Amino acid sequence: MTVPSLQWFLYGFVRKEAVISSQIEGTQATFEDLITFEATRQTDRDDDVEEICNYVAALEYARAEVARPKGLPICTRLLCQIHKRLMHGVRGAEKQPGIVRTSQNWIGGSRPGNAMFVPPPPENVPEALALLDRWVHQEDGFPPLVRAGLAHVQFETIHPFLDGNGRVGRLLITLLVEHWKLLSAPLLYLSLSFKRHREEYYRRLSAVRTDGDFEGWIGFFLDAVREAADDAVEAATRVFRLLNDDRRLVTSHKAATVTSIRLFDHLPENPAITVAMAAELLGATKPTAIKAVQALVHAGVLEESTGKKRDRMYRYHRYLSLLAEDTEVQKP
Ligand SMILES: Nc1ncnc2c1ncn2[C@@H]1O[C@H](COP(=O)(O)OP(=O)(O)OP(=O)(O)O)[C@@H](O)[C@H]1O
Repeated sequence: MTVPSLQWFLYGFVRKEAVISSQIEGTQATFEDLITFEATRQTDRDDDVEEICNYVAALEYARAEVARPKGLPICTRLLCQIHKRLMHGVRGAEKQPGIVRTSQNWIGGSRPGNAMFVPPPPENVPEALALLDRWVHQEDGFPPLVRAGLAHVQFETIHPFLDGNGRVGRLLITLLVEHWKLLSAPLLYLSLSFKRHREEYYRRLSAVRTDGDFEGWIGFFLDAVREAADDAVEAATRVFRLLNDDRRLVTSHKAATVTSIRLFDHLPENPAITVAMAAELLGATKPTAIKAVQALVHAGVLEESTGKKRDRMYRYHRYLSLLAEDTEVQKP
């Protein structure tokens, strides 16, 4: 039996979270778009895919920073660095990447007068963030999960950036859950639950401010955590079963070679590959890589997806369909 690697799950879960968190506010790119772009650096949805790649990069940066002995702790400066990476490039350029806002923003509506929520004026934001920083690093007797929920609602209420506050605030939950040692890796993807219950998500955030309904928000947040935890266990079980079954298929196939089995073991983190990528992953020549890819095609694991003679791309389609569940874009 194959020993499951944490990296396999991290690969899929982090990307799934990135796709769904970005979709909450309307990014149209899908899991497939992201994987295709990562393999080929080509996409016809430039801005949307870039946003999702930025999310993955921002999370990786922040985790590394928090883990580094001299790195930034979870604080406003780190959140600004996360924001800078999230807004990198195309769409975010005019949204003051990495900078706490100096003008008024609002949510919903076309102006503050008809908005659903008008966050605090810019002159109050630095102090509100400093208080949040201090609160994160002091004990208050609440369980860490409740504290993660409180941090999120407080961050969303401050709404310190011109855009991207939803994504930064959801990344903050992921970082706190790891920082407070509830999980050893970001394996809890709350965005799916927030996406499924988006209206209630927004309503509960609002009710904290309008009615002081912290209990209602925390109840909703903890239900989302339970839903996400159940989803994660089920998804991990299915991913593991599939990889295990397919590895057996590959090793017992008549076309199997040691190299093709080694290539299979790279697929969980490289589910869409070209021959050039396979050669690099294997540290082998192109003919050897072609043979390994062909063996996986014959075993029914990889499928050529371009129909082209050159620059062909091969996908581990069963695995990709599993990871892509719930990441479809809902048509308006
Ligand atoms: N009524 C509300 N009160 C406080 N926060 C809210 C409210 N409604 C929504 N939010 C939060 O604001 C986020 C949207 O803010 P913003 O557009 O700055 O972030 P974003 O990251 O660009 O959106 P995002 O969620 O757009 O991808 C929502 O995702 C949610 O977290």
